[in-house]
Amino acid sequence: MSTPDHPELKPDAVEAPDSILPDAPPPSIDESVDLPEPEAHVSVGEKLLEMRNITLRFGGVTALDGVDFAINRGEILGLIGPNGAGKTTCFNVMTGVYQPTDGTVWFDGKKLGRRKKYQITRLGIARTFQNIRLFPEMSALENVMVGADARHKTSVPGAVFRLSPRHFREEREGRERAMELLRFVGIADLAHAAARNLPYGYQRRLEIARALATEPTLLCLDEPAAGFNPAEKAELMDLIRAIRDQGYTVLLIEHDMRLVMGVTDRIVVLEFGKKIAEGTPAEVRDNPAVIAAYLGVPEGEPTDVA
Ligand SMILES: Nc1ncnc2c1ncn2[C@@H]1O[C@H](COP(=O)(O)OP(=O)(O)OP(=O)(O)O)[C@@H](O)[C@H]1O
Repeated sequence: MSTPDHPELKPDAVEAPDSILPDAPPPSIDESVDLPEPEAHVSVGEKLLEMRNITLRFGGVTALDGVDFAINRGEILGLIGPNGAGKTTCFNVMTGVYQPTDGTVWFDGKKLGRRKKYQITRLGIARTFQNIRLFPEMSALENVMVGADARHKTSVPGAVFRLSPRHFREEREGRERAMELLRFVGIADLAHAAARNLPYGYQRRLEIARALATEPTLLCLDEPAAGFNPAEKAELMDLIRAIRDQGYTVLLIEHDMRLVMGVTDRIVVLEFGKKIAEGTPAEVRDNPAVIAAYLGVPEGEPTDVA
């Protein structure tokens, strides 16, 4: 099966949120499922990931400009800001898609340096994408198994003895773990349907299950509520909390303020590539710089209201 080091097997963006299974029941999470305990050197409450003075330029565009913030182990951190503020670029720097022009990212006590995407996955950072990226022809279960493969390196003897009893046992265990994840996110009843045929909300949850299959310490969710109605957003909040309650640390990019304010412990706000605020949801909501960034400042008014 594929791994992130096989570029020919990159997942496709699943385009239209249409479905041939419109009558699937609304997903309902199963909190009785015990996920593997995330591993990390730092303790709960300590800095798990730290962006230190990160600058990233694309030609003349400064996408990130001296950004500093930390994500503490065990928290749900929101990353918000108007369109083009640099949120997705932060994810891309944390996951090895881009190298910063300046600054350093630390994760679990190590510099990320020039590690490749699959090495960062193995360190314990997983993400979902703004535009869903699944293997559309594979079943939901197989998509999750691909996630697990991305974490577990196949050794040379393992590859040679692919048909050994051990291989079959590992395959069966991987399948069982993948089913557990589908149960956890509430979509196990469609485990064998092709990803492209799943209802849109199921596809979003499948992406989360696949990211969890890499056994991350830090899970980064990029606009997971995009296209959701209020009921689906409420269910998503329950899922995010359940993920945190299993010991995972969550970084959430989301435009829906009600969701962000309702589910996060702290929020970092970016505007034009700079951090303009950081604090609890209540602190951020009342911060004049944040209000100005979102509502626009009337002409002639001072903009340095932070
Ligand atoms: N590969 C790239 N090449 C050139 N410019 C880029 C690239 N990626 C991002 N940018 C620019 O960097 C800035 C930050 O973009 P980014 O996608 O991180 O913003 P965002 O806060 O995630 O926005 P949105 O909420 O609209 O998704 C934008 O000006 C964007 O046009």
